[in-house]
Amino acid sequence: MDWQTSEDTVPSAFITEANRRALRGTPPVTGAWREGDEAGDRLFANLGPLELESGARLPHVRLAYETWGELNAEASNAVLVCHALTGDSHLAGKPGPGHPTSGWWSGVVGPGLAIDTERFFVIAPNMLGGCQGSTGPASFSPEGAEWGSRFPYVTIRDQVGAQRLLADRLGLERFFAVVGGSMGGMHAIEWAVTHPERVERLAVLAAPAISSADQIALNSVQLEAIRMDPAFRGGDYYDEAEGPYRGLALARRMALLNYRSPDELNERFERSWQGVLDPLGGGGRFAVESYLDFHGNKFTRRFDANSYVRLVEAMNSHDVTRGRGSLAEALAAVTARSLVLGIDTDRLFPVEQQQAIAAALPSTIHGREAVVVSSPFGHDAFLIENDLVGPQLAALLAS
Ligand SMILES: CC(=O)SCCNC(=O)CCNC(=O)[C@H](O)C(C)(C)COP(=O)(O)OP(=O)(O)OC[C@H]1O[C@@H](n2cnc3c(N)ncnc32)[C@H](O)[C@@H]1OP(=O)(O)O
Ligand SMILES: N[C@@H](CCO)C(=O)O
Repeated sequence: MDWQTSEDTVPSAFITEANRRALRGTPPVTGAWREGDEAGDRLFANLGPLELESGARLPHVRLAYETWGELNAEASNAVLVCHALTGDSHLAGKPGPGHPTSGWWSGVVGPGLAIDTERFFVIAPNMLGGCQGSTGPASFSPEGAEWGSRFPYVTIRDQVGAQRLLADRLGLERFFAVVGGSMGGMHAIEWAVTHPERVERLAVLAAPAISSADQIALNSVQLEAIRMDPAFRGGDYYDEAEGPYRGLALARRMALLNYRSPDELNERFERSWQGVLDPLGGGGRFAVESYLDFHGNKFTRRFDANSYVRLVEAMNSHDVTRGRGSLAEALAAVTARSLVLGIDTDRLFPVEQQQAIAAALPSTIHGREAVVVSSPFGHDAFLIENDLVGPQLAALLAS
């Protein structure tokens, strides 16, 4: 069974056995992974049970995480970085043989960079519900088979709850900063509201305080694309020869449209045609279609459909005001010095949402304003525009 492999390319050989086992998130009931076991540069912490907001209970939670730099004697230099929807714990490379040389934020995290690993102890966990080593739907339940459809609904607050268990386990009482972009920004702001005494500085990049109806609508069509794939089988496909690759790839294509800006797509691809005949004759496809196909298929080789569903549902759950009054009342709890950053072309989480956060926070380093970065790249600019995002983070960390 090879549920990670897309229908049309790349064989499964690139998925190492260690990675496959890590993706399954084997808890101690099977004894396959022990505390501190490593796969590549990842570490794993078995954190015991977690009560969820819904009232359900996960009998065992394991988080994969990675670290850079050294924790100082006072444990006062820890920076928590929370990844976005389809990210993972691998922020950056490490020096020396046998280590990967880069990660998804290696222009921002590293020696001498904005989040300077010569000064800070940086920690990045893979979120609860994910598929890059942390407990998620592809993990084994106590019955010894993948959770699949039985994996419970988790919220942003539940995911922060799991990260808190990890921080407790590692003796990280207080973070010098908690930083997150996109879905990671949802985690970061929840950290600062739920545990204000543990967050000295907060950076929320391209994220909202509340997932809006528009965002939930965009998410709902992606979820439906997965659920209507016959290979999804309600989420119980792990023992089948084929996984729901088509549905997952379609969801990713839809998502990518929210991540990039119309101007970028128009200028980059124009009406370019890839094929022997022109667009009126068929026999090929538009370059932009090829781009979406490429990213859709590539995604199925690294992500589990059930995780995608549960993580998107978690984003839908995001409402920092739930049970806390107005936005101003909810954010009044925050004591951290804060940076709120938006991107002018972000059509997923538009800058109005970051301005609303900044206006309601007691203390940002720019008064009650969000920093607005100008970029053609849309939402994904927080992953691409290191020269614009890095200095803002450096200023927060220097404050
Ligand atoms: C933490 C997180 O948020 S998740 C981790 C990072 N995110 C991801 O990996 C998600 C998927 N990728 C992305 O979102 C983007 O690639 C980013 C944000 C990481 C980087 O953006 P960019 O540098 O602008 O990359 P871009 O979107 O142009 O993709 C480049 C790829 O598209 C391919 N491509 C470009 N045009 C076409 C086309 N017409 N047809 C087919 N493929 C194409 C390129 O060959 C390249 O392939 P490669 O990935 O094998 O090198
Ligand atoms: N490219 C990012 C966008 C979501 O923030 C991801 O895939 O996670």
